[in-house]
Amino acid sequence: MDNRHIAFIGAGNMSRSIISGLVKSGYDASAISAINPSQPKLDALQAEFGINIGNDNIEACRQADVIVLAVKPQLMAEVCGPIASLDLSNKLIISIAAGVSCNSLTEYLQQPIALVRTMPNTPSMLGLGLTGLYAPDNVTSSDRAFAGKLMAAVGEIVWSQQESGINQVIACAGSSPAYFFLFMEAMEQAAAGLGVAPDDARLMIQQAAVGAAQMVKQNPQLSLAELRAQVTSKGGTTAEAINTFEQHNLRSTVDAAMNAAVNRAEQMANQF
Ligand SMILES: NC(=O)C1=CN([C@@H]2O[C@H](COP(=O)(O)OP(=O)(O)OC[C@H]3O[C@@H](n4cnc5c(N)ncnc54)[C@H](O)[C@@H]3O)[C@@H](O)[C@H]2O)C=CC1
Ligand SMILES: O=C(O)[C@@H]1CCC=N1
Repeated sequence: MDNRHIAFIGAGNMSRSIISGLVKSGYDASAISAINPSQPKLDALQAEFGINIGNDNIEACRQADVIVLAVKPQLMAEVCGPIASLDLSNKLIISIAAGVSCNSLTEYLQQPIALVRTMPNTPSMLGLGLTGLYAPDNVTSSDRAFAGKLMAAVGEIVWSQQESGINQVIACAGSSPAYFFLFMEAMEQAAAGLGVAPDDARLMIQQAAVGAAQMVKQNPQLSLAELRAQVTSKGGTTAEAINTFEQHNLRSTVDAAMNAAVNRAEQMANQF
């Protein structure tokens, strides 16, 4: 990948995840800048990854070839306002924000832009991310290729043909690490109720989760239902646990939760 200079506008959780993955994958740290109003996160990023840091969005954007917009959706209009004064015609803009449409971003930046909307997730920090990407028709194949390679440096990528695909990625991958954390939290609480020592509970739950995820990854020929069946002895303990989940409507709860994520993304797109 050509080491274009990338400015991350907003140095929060998600920028940290992507920067960490990028540097670990060999991207030149001197070609990465992170910009944030407050200093502590910047200092930590510089100490850990050797990247450039700063507080001046405009100057960073002026110098960058690629601008990654990584602030909260509700701040996007305010952050883009001053950046709109720059000539962005030779720059690639990548947004990672949920619920801010290409139309809104183009309006905020007040000029035709080469824009790729992406939806990464926090496991990017380990190189285990999943990023959905969408680019309107005006984006060149070289900019598409760069955005794809950039996000592929921190995990798997999936291109959407339509912008609405980004909201599906939010439900399935952007937000979903939190679903798994919630499930593990619930298991941790139940384990405490069973009298398991906290450290033992964490170790057991963590290993089961990592092991289960690896089994999914390494057995693409097996459906998830088949993998589940391999654990579930007839008349045994797992069957009782699984029946309890089914009786308590786990599937419809998951369905409602993923639809709620998409609905919220659609609401945000009307708001921001
Ligand atoms: N956290 C996640 O798992 C994911 C987040 N996203 C998206 O990433 C974006 C950022 O989310 P997080 O990193 O979680 O939020 P965060 O709150 O951790 O980071 C945002 C950063 O922007 C900084 N900031 C605020 N005002 C600024 C300004 N005027 N100029 C420059 N920086 C400014 C904040 O100080 C903060 O460090 C959001 O739009 C979110 O929708 C997308 C995928 C996953
Ligand atoms: O919760 C959010 O809105 C962001 C988008 C996906 C993950 N975090």
